[in-house]
Amino acid sequence: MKKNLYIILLTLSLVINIILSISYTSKANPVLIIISMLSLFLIGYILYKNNVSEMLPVNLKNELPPKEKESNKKVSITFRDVAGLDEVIDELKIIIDFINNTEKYDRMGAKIPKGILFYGPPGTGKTLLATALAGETNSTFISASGSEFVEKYVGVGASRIRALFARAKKSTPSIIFIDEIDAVGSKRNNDNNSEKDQTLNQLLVEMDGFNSNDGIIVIGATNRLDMLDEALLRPGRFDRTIHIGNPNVKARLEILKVHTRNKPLDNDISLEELAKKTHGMTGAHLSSICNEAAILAVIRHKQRIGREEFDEAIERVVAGLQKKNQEILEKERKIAAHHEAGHAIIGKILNASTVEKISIVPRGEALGYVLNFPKDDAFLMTKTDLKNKITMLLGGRAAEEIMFNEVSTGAENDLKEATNISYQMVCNYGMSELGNRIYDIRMVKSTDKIDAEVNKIINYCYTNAKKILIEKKDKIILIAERLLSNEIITKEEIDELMNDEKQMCV
Ligand SMILES: Nc1ncnc2c1ncn2[C@@H]1O[C@H](COP(=O)(O)OP(=O)(O)OP(=O)(O)O)[C@@H](O)[C@H]1O
Ligand SMILES: [Zn+2]
Repeated sequence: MKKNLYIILLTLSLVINIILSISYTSKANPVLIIISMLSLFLIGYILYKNNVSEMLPVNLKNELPPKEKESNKKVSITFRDVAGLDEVIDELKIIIDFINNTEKYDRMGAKIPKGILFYGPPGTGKTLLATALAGETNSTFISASGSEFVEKYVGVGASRIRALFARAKKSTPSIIFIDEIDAVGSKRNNDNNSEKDQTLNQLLVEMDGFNSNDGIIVIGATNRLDMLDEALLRPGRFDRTIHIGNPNVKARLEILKVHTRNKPLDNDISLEELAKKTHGMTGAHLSSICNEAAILAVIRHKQRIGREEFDEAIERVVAGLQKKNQEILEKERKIAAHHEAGHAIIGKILNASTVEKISIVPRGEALGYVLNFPKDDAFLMTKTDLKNKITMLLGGRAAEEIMFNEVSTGAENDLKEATNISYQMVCNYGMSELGNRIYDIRMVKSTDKIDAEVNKIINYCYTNAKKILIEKKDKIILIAERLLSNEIITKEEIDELMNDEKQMCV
């Protein structure tokens, strides 16, 4: 509250105090004394209500920083504001039911998950989703950033965590959101003494300390799941992890719809076309494109936002994003599409694994990926299984060579994995001409023979991959074209595109 008012109130109370003391000594009218005392109480009450501590310097307040304080309130954002994350939202619906009907679960002795971890690239809507979850459940939203605990509040990280949970307990149901949780939650050192480790230990203590049905849910967000201390991921802590990835073309369309909801658009604007043009961008990029376009329209005194504004806004965001020009981007997409098609076709034809999804939506360093699972939960793999697996891994590179007469760096991880499996076949499983025995690389004088066997396996598989893919060149083109337009191909579509294929044996 306004500082001036405080000064007036304090001065007033001083004046009343003086009047009171004079009244006592001069034996004045008791009514005057009572009125004066009541006014004092009133002033005290107003000061209390308006939180005097706001006038104190930050370090004197035994409270959380203003940023967290502001977010300690009910939110109006709901799932309507989150687009293109339907599968994730479906997963969260059960949590909403947990929060809204705690007794129902209590009665069955069912425990509500205490912690959920969102992981994925920046700007994909993790914070937005956590906020919407609070909005949907009418929970108090308390947010903090992991880096604040270790950078801004040196020495008091652990007590900040304690305060955070204390506040959440006071205003249940509540959602505590810790962004950049890796800043406090990365793997601990052995000495357990650093500031970060103490903060992390306190977080673990707090998470163990509340009952799962107390109406508190902790949501952590990170771009680096691999960096987190395993202790955080144990049951009873963040035992649900949900991946939030970059949006595909359909999701981008939905996000664009959300962010143009309240904006007047020219009739010739096609959001479908915009979605296609914004390959590789996140929800945060799309939201800023829509906003930039609106600002440009205002500057140009337009009644509606037009194509030029959107094109310019996209260019600005793309320019800020990467120095790559559109041509290079297009070329990379093309290579990725054919590469992934190669993996998928071989996987399907050799029945090496169940191909669930093919995608050229960038994920981390990878420009594309084929999501596949082993055929069945077999513990044992035959020599043929392993060879088929290597052939599938090499299928990406083989497709590039067939289609472009050139290979790219995109196959690095494939080659690494194929080489690993081949080494294991030779050294661990006795599956080469070196006999039914094990080789310990550290013990052998020379690895020449082993290397020669490994090369033999890889060359055999690569030749085989090329043979299959040359025969199926039309399928590579078909799948790659579909990928270039839709970015994702589902299991059903793969089956449909490959329908005339019989499984082959090698
Ligand atoms: N799926 C989405 N639907 C609608 N808007 C989105 C979506 N994803 C991101 N946005 C927009 O981008 C903004 C930033 O997203 P948000 O802060 O949630 O990303 P984040 O994943 O938490 O990023 P970071 O890892 O950088 O914290 C949101 O406020 C919203 O405007
Ligand atoms: Zn690959």
